[in-house]
Amino acid sequence: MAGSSFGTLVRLTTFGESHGKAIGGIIEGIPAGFSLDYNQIQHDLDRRKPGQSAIVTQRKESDKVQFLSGIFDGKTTGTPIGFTIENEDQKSADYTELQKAFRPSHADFTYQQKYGIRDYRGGGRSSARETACRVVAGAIAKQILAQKNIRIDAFVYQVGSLKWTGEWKSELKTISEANNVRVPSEELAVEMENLIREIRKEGDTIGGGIRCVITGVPTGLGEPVFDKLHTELGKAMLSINAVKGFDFGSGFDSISMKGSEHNDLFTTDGTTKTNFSGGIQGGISNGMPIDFRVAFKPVATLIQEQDTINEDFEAVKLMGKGRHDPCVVPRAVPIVEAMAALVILDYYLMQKAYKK
Ligand SMILES: Cc1cc2nc3c(=O)[nH]c(=O)nc-3n(C[C@H](O)[C@H](O)[C@H](O)COP(=O)(O)O)c2cc1C
Repeated sequence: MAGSSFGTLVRLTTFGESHGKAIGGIIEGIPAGFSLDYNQIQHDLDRRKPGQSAIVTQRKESDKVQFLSGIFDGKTTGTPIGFTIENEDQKSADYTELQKAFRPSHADFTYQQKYGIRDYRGGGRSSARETACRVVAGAIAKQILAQKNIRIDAFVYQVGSLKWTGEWKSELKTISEANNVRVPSEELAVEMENLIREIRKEGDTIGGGIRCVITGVPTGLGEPVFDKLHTELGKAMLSINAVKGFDFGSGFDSISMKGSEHNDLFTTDGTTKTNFSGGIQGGISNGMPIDFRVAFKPVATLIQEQDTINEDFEAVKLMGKGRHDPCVVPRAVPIVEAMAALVILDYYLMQKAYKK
């Protein structure tokens, strides 16, 4: 099992390594006849790409996608959509020390144990460069969902201990997308950016949180037992590099609540007065906004000397090199949206189990 595919009806397979010739993917199951807006796809790639601001990795990639199949006269044909994105700015020499030594908390050790060989340049297949392919597929899914009035908004709500606790409204997206951090508060954007800059100066990294709100989802999406809607969303989110946690609705906060506080009481139009369920009950969408959070760890590559081991399990020192993200959440926002879009489109196409 190569483990490179995701989804049921809408299926994404990706290939490529950080410092190989190109990355790319094949998207299957996209219905025929949808007109695609290429600028929108590039816009999402630009939101993810390295070098976009002073607080992300300074690798310079234009991330231009080239479609090879599945689109004719600007419309999807229902056949597999193949695409590639070239790798343009490789600095393989930055990674020579990683041929033998393992970065603590990266994937170097586990890949070596599993395969006995690894492309150590920039993390190879374990690099988050692969997520550009998810953004391409997700941007297509998002466009199809937008035509069904389903909207997906992700934003940063936490960096280190700095936290945004406001009430989300889609109009806040103009604020979150106008600052380098992608947080819906101009004041917090400055504080968070300063914190990330300080952390970078120390050669260190810091964790962060992303919240995602999906509106316009009809009732009835999701399978009742194993393939619950939140199960698949959780899998999608936990498959993103550096993700350490997923919760939806009240999530882990529900532990300290009473049922009388937590129950979402119905109104007579079938909506609920509160949304502690996060838009999903019994694994099936209830028509309220789907609302979840994703926790990202402080990434592993530090520009500091660390104790580690080499392939012979000898203790060695390793000094991190290369261009790295001091905090991944600003770049991960479009990745979260992309993975959410793929799941929702997949379940949308499976739809309700009865026709009204
Ligand atoms: C957008 C994004 C950018 C990332 N950039 C880096 C980076 O510059 N350096 C690094 O060590 N890890 C980075 N990571 C995380 C690694 O890809 C990830 O930690 C590694 O593959 C090991 O997987 P795990 O952390 O999920 O266990 C990034 C992750 C994301 C989502």
